[in-house]
Amino acid sequence: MTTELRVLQPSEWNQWFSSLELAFGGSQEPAEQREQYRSVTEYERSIGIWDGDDVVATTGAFTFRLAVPGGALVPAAGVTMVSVASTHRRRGLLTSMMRRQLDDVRALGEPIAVLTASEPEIYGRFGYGAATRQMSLAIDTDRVRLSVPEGTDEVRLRYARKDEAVDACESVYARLVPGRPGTPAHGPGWERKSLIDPESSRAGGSALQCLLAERDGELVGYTNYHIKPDWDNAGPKGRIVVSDLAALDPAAYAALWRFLFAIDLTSTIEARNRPTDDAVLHLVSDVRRCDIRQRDSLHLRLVDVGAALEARTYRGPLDLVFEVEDAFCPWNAGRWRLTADAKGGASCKRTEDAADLALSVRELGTAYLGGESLGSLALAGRVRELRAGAVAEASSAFVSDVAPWLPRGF
Ligand SMILES: CC(=O)SCCNC(=O)CCNC(=O)[C@H](O)C(C)(C)COP(=O)(O)OP(=O)(O)OC[C@H]1O[C@@H](n2cnc3c(N)ncnc32)[C@H](O)[C@@H]1OP(=O)(O)O
Repeated sequence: MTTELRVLQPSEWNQWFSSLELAFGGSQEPAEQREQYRSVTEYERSIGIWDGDDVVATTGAFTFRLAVPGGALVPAAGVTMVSVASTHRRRGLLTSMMRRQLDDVRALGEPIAVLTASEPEIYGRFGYGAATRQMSLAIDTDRVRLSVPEGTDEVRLRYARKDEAVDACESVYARLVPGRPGTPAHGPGWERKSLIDPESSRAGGSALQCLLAERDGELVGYTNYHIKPDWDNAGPKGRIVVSDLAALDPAAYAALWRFLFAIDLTSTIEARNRPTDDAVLHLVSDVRRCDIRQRDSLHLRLVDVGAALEARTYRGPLDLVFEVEDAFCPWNAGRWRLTADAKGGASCKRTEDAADLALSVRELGTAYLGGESLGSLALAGRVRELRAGAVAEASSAFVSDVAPWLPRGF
């Protein structure tokens, strides 16, 4: 088999994207979604593999800045659109694209790369670790009550047209980015994505409904949701499917949930992607009737261990030497001394000193955003303690106060 790996040309986008769709089963993305993907494609960062005239593999990267513990926005490659044609699988094509892509990311000086995986097993071998989780809820609103904080009544709610909602949602999102590790700050073209609402994706639900929360005329939150009506002999049992909900303060947040709880003819609120520390868990009267589930979400790779570990803050002082194993990106392998001062500012430099902990770059990626504990990875045998007490020191220093979360897929 002779294949050619090269960068995508704009004139080839349709063929390239159709090949991706085929690798995912052959269903076509709705036109509006396809157009949005085309508009955000960064051609110089998009790769294809050709076998003759056929595109047989694809991938690309978006230029993001990712929020990390402490609030810094770190340059990050948002890896996307990974596919290999069924005719060409398990011959190393993905591996060759990952090789090229990580070399490119390094050359661009981006310390981290992130992705959401179609299957969690694929990317560990390339050094990605599952760094954030998402929580899904299905709240039985016939049985569960909501308590709201003071000030909730002062929040005004109103429906918005989609074009007005686009800017409003984006402005709230942008203000929340630094406070939530795992959230990408992205450039123009992304604001429309979460409001794209093709009929084919509604599964019998309404068009997307957009609601804004305001206080004294200032925007303080929003939610976007579909309603799926349903009836049985006993009466209505519609579902509200929340696609997005965010607010700038607790009262606005509670006001949005209270609105959803009170929508007539419905008995369930379903939210598929919420942070694991979502405040709504403390507003409801009965968490057992919320059908809480969790799964992996953002997978993260440290492309430059030193720069990535220096970019975030830590809880309290720290002085530890890590022995890092990284077979796929050997420039990271070896010993690193990570020191942090009482305010959390950090330095991470090469050292020849004896190591306190040994782990692979994948485990560092898993723990990097502070949502997964190094202590728990050590209990699984995936972090080795070489000096007594080192796991506990590292584990508590890496934890983030806020659960890392990817609010919107890419
Ligand atoms: C960020 C994103 O876009 S996620 C989307 C990923 N894409 C998809 O899921 C679409 C459908 N699947 C595919 O297109 C392909 O099967 C891919 C991209 C997942 C894998 O491509 P391939 O070219 O077959 O991978 P490649 O041959 O380089 O495999 C490398 C290794 O990964 C393993 N591997 C590949 N795919 C999988 C998988 N789905 N599950 C588990 N292991 C896998 C291979 O067995 C191989 O292991 P080895 O090194 O021990 O032999």
